[in-house]
Amino acid sequence: MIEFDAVSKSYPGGTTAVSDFSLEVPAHRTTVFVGSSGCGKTTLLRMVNRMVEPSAGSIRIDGQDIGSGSPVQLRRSIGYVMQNAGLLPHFTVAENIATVPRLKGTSRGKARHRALELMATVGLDSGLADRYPHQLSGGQQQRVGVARALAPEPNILLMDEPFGAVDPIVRTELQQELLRLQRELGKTIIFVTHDIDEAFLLGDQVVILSEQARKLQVGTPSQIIESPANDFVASFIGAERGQRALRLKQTPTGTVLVDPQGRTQGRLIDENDLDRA
Ligand SMILES: Nc1ncnc2c1ncn2[C@@H]1O[C@H](COP(=O)(O)OP(=O)(O)OP(=O)(O)O)[C@@H](O)[C@H]1O
Repeated sequence: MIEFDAVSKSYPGGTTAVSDFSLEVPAHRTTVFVGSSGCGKTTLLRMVNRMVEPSAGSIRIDGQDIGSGSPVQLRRSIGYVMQNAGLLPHFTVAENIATVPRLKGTSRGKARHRALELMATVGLDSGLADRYPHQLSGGQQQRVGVARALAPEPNILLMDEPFGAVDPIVRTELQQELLRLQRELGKTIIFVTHDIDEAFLLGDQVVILSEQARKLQVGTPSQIIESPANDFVASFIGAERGQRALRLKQTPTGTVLVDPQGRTQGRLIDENDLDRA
């Protein structure tokens, strides 16, 4: 579990990015921070691996204050995936993935072997191992970014808008891959996005933030959709404009649910029927 305890961050120059933020992030689940640009999401994320130091408050991982150890050690034990993948341009795919294991002293052969395994894990053909990042598509680069983050076998994965720069089809593919990976690996993930649909798709726990990382609502997607905390949240999640409203439509074979665009989304069945099925 990761605990934020009354954490604040003011940058030199006077911007308060985060003000008095507390939260419990459960282990082996995906927590999504969602909010508009500048609300402090990235700052929150980077404080977990000490790329940013808090001005006040503390962060604990499994009960241990992260401020007491070495930041380099901490950073190498936490996976970090950023937008645009952040790959080293003069390193091949396999070398990029093996960066942290190599820094930790793993032999070249072993690190390459592990890199190839990880490529399979994230759905990359091993034939791409010796390519350079510019020879890959945006989606492939993001997969390499995820494989690199997984290489040191971290318990924690921090993901900062990792699918923000790819087209919608690839984005959907990557989201589904992440859901699959998470079912297999059960990491403690903090995922940052400004896209509420992405948050609801990926998050076990969703944290809706406003400026200075003020928490507007924390809950499961179902809890938030069923009872938005206030009008702002209702508007942010699109409830107000009826975007999430489904209506019933009778068909010759039973009742179906139809979205505002007229697309059938599912069939309405009795819970008793479900039990019998
Ligand atoms: N290194 C920095 N120095 C000064 N101000 C900063 C720095 N990094 C971020 N800020 C400011 O802190 C606030 C929060 O920024 P942050 O990047 O955490 O927000 P965000 O929610 O991740 O935004 P985005 O979605 O646009 O990436 C913003 O006002 C930003 O300008």
